[in-house]
Amino acid sequence: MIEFRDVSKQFPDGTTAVERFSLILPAHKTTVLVGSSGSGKTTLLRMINRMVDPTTGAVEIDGEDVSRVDAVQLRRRIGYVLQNSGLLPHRKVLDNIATVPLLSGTTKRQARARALELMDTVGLDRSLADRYPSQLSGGQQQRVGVARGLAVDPNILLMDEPFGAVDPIVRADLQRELLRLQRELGKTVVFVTHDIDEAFLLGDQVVILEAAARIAQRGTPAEILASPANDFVADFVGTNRGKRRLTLQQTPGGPILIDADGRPAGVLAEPTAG
Ligand SMILES: Nc1ncnc2c1ncn2[C@@H]1O[C@H](COP(=O)(O)OP(=O)(O)OP(=O)(O)O)[C@@H](O)[C@H]1O
Repeated sequence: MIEFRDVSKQFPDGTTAVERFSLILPAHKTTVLVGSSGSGKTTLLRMINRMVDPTTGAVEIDGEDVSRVDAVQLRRRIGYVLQNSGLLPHRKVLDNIATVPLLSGTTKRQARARALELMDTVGLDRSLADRYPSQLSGGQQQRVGVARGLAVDPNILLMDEPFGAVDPIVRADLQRELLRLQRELGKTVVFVTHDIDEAFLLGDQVVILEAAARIAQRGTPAEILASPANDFVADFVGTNRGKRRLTLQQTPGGPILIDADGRPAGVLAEPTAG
């Protein structure tokens, strides 16, 4: 479990990126932080692995204040996946995936064997192992990014707009893969996006943020869709604009809400604890 306790962040130039933010992110679930540009999503994410330290308040992982943990050690045990995959351009796919385990002392042989397994896990053909990132499609690069995030077998996976830079069809593919992966792996995932459809599709818990990371609403996709807390949320999820005439469709994974354009608008899940 990750907990934000009354966290604020003011940058040296005076920008207040986060103001008195408190939230519990349950273990083995996906929490999606969604909000418009500049609402503080990335800042929140980076406070979990200490790439940003709060000005006041604390972030705890399983009850331990992360400020008391060595930042490098912490980052090596938390997976981090970025929009542009953040791959090292002069290293082959396999070596990109194996980078962090190697830094953490795993033998080269073990790290490479594990990297190949991870390629299977994220749906990448092993024949791509010796390519360089520039020789892959955008979607393949993102899969390498996800494999790399999983390479240290982290309990926590931070994902910052990981599918933001790929076209809608590839994006839908990657989203489906992440849902499958998450069913298998059960990581504690923190996912940042500005796309409410993506948030509803992937999130067990969805947190809609206004400026300075003020929580407009927090709940399951079904809870938020059923009763938006205010006009801001209603606008954000599109219920105000008649954009979403929702219908329920049964799928093998459970019922899914489908909007007027046939896009998945949410899943019906058990309410989250806390
Ligand atoms: N290092 C920094 N110094 C000063 N201000 C910063 C710094 N990093 C972020 N900010 C500001 O803090 C606010 C929140 O930024 P953040 O990147 O967390 O937002 P975001 O919701 O992730 O936005 P986006 O969706 O555009 O990535 C913004 O106003 C941003 O300009």
